Amino acid sequence: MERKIVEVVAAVIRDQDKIFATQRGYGEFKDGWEFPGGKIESGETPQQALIREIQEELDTEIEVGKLIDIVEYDYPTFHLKMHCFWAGIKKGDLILKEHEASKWLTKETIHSVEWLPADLGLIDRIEELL
Ligand SMILES: Nc1nc2c([nH]c(=O)n2[C@H]2C[C@H](O)[C@@H](COP(=O)(O)OP(=O)(O)OP(=O)(O)O)O2)c(=O)[nH]1
Repeated sequence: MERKIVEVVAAVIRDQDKIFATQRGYGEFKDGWEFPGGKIESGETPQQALIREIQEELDTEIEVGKLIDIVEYDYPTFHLKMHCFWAGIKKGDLILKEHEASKWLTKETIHSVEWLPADLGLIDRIEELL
C-alpha cells in the first residue's frame, strides 16, 4: 500500500537572535517540540495555510518570509513533507491556544528541548543561520 503523504507548513518565527518553539499538547507526538503550523488544506498555498494555522494556534497575525527548507521525513505510518518558512509577527501576542508550552530559543539553547524527529536536520541548519 502507498504510504500516506502528509503535507504540512511550519513557521520559524524569529525575533533578532531568537526563534519561537512550541510543545505539542495532544496526540501522537504529545510533549514533543516543534515549529507551530499544521496541515495544508485543499486549495491553499503554503503561505495561506501558515497564516491561517498561526492565527488559529497562537491568535497572532504573521508575515511569511522566505522558504528555509522543505523537510521530507518518513514516520512509521506516514511520509511528512514540511514547508518551513521564516516568519515575523505583524499583530498579536503568541497566545497558546493548543500548545502546552513555548520558548524563545537562541543558538545556545536550541538543542535544549526535545524536537520532533523530523525537525532535527532543520534545527542544525537554523542554528547556523541564527
Ligand atoms: N506543525 C508542525 N508539525 C510537525 C513538525 N514536525 C513534525 O514532525 N510535524 C508533524 C506532526 C504532525 O504529524 C504533522 C502536523 O500536523 P498537525 O496535527 O499539527 O496539523 P493540524 O493542526 O492541521 O492537524 P489536526 O490536528 O487538525 O489534524 O506534522 C513541526 O515542526 N511543526
